[in-house]
Amino acid sequence: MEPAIQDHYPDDAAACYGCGRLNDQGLQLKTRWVSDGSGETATETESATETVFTPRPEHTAMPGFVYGGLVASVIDCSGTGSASLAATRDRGIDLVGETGSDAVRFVTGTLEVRYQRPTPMGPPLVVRGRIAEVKGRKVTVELTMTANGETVATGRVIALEAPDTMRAAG
Ligand SMILES: CCCCCCCC(=O)SCCNC(=O)CCNC(=O)[C@H](O)C(C)(C)COP(=O)(O)OP(=O)(O)OC[C@H]1O[C@@H](n2cnc3c(N)ncnc32)[C@H](O)[C@@H]1OP(=O)(O)O
Repeated sequence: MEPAIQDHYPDDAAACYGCGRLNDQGLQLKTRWVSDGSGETATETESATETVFTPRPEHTAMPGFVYGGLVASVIDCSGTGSASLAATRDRGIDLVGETGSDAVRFVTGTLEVRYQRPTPMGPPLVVRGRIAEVKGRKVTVELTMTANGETVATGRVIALEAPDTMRAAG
C-alpha cells in the first residue's frame, strides 16, 4: 500500500481535526495515491488519490444519514492531502517508509461541496481525488465521494502551501 501523506506531515502539522495523526479526537483521515487502472489515461490514473472513512454514530444528521459537515470535512482533508501528495511528488521528494516528516504542507483556500444525494450511515465513504492543476504554491483538486458505489457528493478544493504564520503558531 502507498504511504499516507498525513503520516509524513511534521508533528507541527499533525494536530488537524480532520487528518492529524496526533489528534486523538479527530477523524485521522489518510490519503494515498492509487493506481488501480481506473483512470482513462495514464495521467489520470497516476493522479488519482483515495481517502476512506467510515462515519461513526455521532456523525449523524437524521437517523440513517451522515451529517453534511462531516462529508465536507472528509472532502476538505482529502483535498489538502491530495495537494500535498502532488506537490511533494513534483518536488522530487520520495515518501520513504510508513512515517516521516518530509511532506509539503497545504491548507484549504477554498472548499466547495455539492451534495448529490443523502449519504447513508454505515458503509465506508470513499473519496477519489484528481489533481486538476498545480500552479506554484496553489493546487486545485476535484473530488468525488461514493458510498456503496454511488456518488453522494462532489467537491473542489483549492489548496495553498501553508503560510509560515500557520506553521509557527501553537
Ligand atoms: C498541513 C496539515 C493541515 C491540513 C489542513 C486541513 C485543512 C484546514 O482546515 S486548513 C484551515 C483553513 N484554512 C485557512 O485557515 C487558510 C487561511 N488563509 C490563508 O492563510 C491565506 O489566505 C492562504 C494561505 C490560503 C493564501 O494566502 P497566500 O499564500 O498569501 O496566497 P497569495 O500569494 O495571495 O495567492 C497565491 C495564489 O493563490 C490564490 N489564492 C489565494 N487565496 C486563495 C483562496 N482562499 N482560495 C483560492 N485561491 C486563493 C491567489 O489568487 C493566487 O493565485 P494565482 O497565483 O493564480 O494568482
